[in-house]
Amino acid sequence: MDHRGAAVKEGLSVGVRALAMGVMGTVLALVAVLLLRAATFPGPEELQRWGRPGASRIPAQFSEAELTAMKEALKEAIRIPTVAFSSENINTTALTEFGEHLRKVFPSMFSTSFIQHEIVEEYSHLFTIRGSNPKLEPYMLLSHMDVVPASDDDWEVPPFSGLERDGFIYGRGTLDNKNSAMAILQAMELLLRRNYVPQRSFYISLGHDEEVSGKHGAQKVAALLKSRGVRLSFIIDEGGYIMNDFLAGIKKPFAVISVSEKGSMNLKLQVDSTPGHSSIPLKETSIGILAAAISRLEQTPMPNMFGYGTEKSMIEQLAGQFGFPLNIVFSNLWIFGPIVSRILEKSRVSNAMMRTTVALTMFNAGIKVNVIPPTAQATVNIRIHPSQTVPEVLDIIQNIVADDRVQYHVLNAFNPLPLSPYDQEAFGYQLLRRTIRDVFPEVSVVVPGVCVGNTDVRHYANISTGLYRFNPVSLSPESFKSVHGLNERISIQAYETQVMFLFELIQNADIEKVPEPHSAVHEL
Ligand SMILES: CCCCCCCC/C=C\CCCCCCCC(=O)N[C@@H](CCCCN)C(=O)O
Ligand SMILES: [Zn+2]
Ligand SMILES: [Zn+2]
Repeated sequence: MDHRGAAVKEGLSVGVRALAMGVMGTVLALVAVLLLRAATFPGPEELQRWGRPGASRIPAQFSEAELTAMKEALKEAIRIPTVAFSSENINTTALTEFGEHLRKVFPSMFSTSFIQHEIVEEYSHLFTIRGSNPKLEPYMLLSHMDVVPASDDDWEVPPFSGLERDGFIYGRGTLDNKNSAMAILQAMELLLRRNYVPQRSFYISLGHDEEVSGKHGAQKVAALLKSRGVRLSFIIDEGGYIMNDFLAGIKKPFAVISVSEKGSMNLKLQVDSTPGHSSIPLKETSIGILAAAISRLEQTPMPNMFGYGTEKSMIEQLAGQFGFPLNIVFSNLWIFGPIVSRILEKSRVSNAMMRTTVALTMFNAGIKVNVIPPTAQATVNIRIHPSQTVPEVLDIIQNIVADDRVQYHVLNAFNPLPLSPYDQEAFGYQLLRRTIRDVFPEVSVVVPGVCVGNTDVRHYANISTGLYRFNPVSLSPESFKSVHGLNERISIQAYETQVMFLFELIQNADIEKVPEPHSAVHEL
């Protein structure tokens, strides 16, 4: 996926300024009425008790030796080139080496009596951590070990060097997603060394082919658990972050927990027409007909679905972070929704959150310069908004192309993932939210979002309804671009914080249900 965080900020900056001027008059007229509502924007959040009933909490304090060891373990993981080029071509030697590395740096994970380790489909790892209270429904921490390719060209340091420079560890996988694979195991390893025994059972699963499908890793692990009758309370995977400096008008970082992800369709379009000698061309060729068809697709945006997915909740919950008058505008979408959605269209990321997108990614035709080819083919990669389905989108596409000479072949497709709950009782969501508040006090608000890319957690939809995508990592637009891009890196401090987050989250999960809120005054 192409992450363009900077474009978000840039596009929204222009839009936000235009909006501020354009609606000022309307806003002032409404202000007297609306100020009353504005006064109810997020005030001090009520404190809630999370933790381990009947057991003392283990403080997230790590020695210098532990901090050094965790850093070196990540560097070594980055040096192992677990590249997935395609479903058929994954560096399996490196995956085996990665498994050996895990055994070396996390020995307690492989030797503790209440932890079972299994290898699934030769390279994926599944840890079952048996908690002391079987009444608590288990959960899962999920990540993947495979990475997308990276060539040495244009990187400041070789992508598989794991080099440390200016407080950062560089390399492919430092953000996507070896940081998570290592941090999850690291946090649990540190807890085990402090004699921690969980109350709630949980699973840790590391897939080996997320970047090419997850069909052999995550899908097989999910099938194995289903065959054992396992149901999971929630699962946490990659695909949401702490967004730093992403939206013009919001200075403080905010956290996005993706509660859904878009569907996907790879669609081949084909045109067959009469071949022949290029010296006596026909009026139209297969190439020309197909090029016109896919150009129409590119030029015709799919419908704007603002208000039918999570993006509306996201904006409403972010509203209080904007200054006046934008806070009024963004929290009154019942009147300003159409204008706001037009603004959001201006940036690539927020546009992708609001509508199905169509990207033209492959085009094949012709074999020789003086031969008119009989066939032209193009493949488009479509990401489907959570409120639409594969057949609906296919229908819209055929209407846009509107040419009977074009044939359609769906290469593969799946519908968007259902929305996972994010209400006050949603245990997984509230657990994340609470732990974010504890570990990232600078975060102003936690909001639900939709993941525009696909993640391994989608394969678990038949054993859990609580699928959450959140990496406890603070991303700037610049670092967002480095995922699948150049100079991917993580600061050592960010990695330590990620380990600390998981260390806290695992302990916070040892509670039966979302605690009753206590008033802030009472807690103080
Ligand atoms: C108003 C601005 C707020 C921005 C909020 C952004 C929230 C985060 C949303 C999306 C993050 C995208 C990163 C997700 C990781 C994607 C992983 C990936 O690349 N997956 C591949 C899987 C390919 C499988 C083979 N078909 C993909 O989607 O292509
Ligand atoms: Zn990933
Ligand atoms: Zn990726």
